[in-house]
Amino acid sequence: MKPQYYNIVRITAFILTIILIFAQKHFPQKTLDIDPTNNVLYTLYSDSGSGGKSEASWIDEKSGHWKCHLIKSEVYPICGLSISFSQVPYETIDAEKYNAMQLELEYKGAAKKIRISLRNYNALYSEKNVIETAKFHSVNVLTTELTSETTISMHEFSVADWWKDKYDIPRSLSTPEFSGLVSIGIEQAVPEVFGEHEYKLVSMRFTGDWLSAETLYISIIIGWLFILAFEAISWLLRQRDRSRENINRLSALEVESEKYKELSSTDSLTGVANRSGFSKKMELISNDKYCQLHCYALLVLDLDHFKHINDEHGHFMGDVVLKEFAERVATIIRAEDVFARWGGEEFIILARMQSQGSEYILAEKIRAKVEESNFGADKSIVATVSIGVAASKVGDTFDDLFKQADENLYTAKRNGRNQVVYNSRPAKVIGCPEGQ
Ligand SMILES: Nc1nc2c(ncn2[C@@H]2O[C@H](COP(=O)(O)OP(=O)(O)OP(=O)(O)O)[C@@H](O)[C@H]2O)c(=O)[nH]1
Repeated sequence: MKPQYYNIVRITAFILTIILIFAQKHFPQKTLDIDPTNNVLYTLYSDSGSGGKSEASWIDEKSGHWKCHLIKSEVYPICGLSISFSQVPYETIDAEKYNAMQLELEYKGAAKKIRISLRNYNALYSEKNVIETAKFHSVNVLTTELTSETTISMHEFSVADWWKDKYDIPRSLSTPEFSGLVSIGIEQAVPEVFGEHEYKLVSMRFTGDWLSAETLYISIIIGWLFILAFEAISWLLRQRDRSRENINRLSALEVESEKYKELSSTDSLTGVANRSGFSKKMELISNDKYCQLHCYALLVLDLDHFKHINDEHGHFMGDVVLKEFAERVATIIRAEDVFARWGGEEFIILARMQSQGSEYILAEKIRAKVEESNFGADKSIVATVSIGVAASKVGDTFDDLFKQADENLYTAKRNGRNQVVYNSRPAKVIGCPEGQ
């Protein structure tokens, strides 16, 4: 992704974060209605089954309207409504994902408090289908609070001590639990008020957030981490690509610069070294600790009457002769010899001396090769070369050597051209390894 889009992504994510945080309270809630149309069974109960005198009866079962007549007797007085989700075997509902119960209960009577109870089945402490063994949670609601819909948080329900004592429940299983609700009870809370009590369960529903605040904040944090990680990885990849590009550019520049170096050292017409190329090779020779200048002889070569060739055959054909001449010479010299165009129709060769007089033999070979056959595509141009040779001795500089070879060249020209003039100085090869 292009870096300019990061700000758009960040601003969008920031606005989204703010909207989510403020809108969270207004998100639609998930609900579970507890009413007879929703597979729910209403059952009235009283102590009459255990020998008591209290009575529970429907005023209108369909509308959840009933009355309890609580009468004092030998047994503990009870009377109320039990809501279950099936006949035996009991089915359970998972109310863990809800965080409140909304209750609309109408009450007429003298009681001050109504108890809402939730029974939770768990095989760890409950017997299957024995509803009394299911964990008993309850909350008391003042009858004065029942004027309209009452919201009871699930946190308000606590596990009854009598139930824990009765079944010797360990602490680890004593906390509220709603994942297996098996029944809901509505009855009068203690202290009991004897007499007539009338109830109407208008509505009961569990409500919960589709997305809890906790889940929302964790999602927002994960989202931001994802965005930042994505940006960091993209940045790293971009840096890597940039450094690769720079390396490629650098090596292309190096290749280019090598090419220009080569071009600046080469004579464009003949392809052999020019003066600058010759100087570079001379440097290498000067730095060679085994074989420096005293191992070499210098040949200065000059094509004879080149002006006539130009005049007679044209400048273009003169160029052809120069090229062919350079090619012929290149076939004769050794790889370690340095061959360069010194200017115009003048060339020089710095040749490794193989033995005393080997430089003369080389010069003579070149002279003969030039004389041997004519130049040009139709071999119509006759050319010869004069060569002045100077063999170096220890202590000679290049200028000494050049001066001597140039003088010999001048002698060769003066003596009629097409010849090699070799100085009379004895050339002694000192310190040059044999055959190098
Ligand atoms: N075609 C061509 N001619 C060149 C080039 N460089 C120099 N020349 C010509 O080479 C000729 C050299 O002439 P001179 O210096 O008088 O020497 P020469 O005619 O060879 O006579 P000698 O050297 O005395 O034998 C000149 O006419 C230059 O114009 C080149 O690159 N191409």
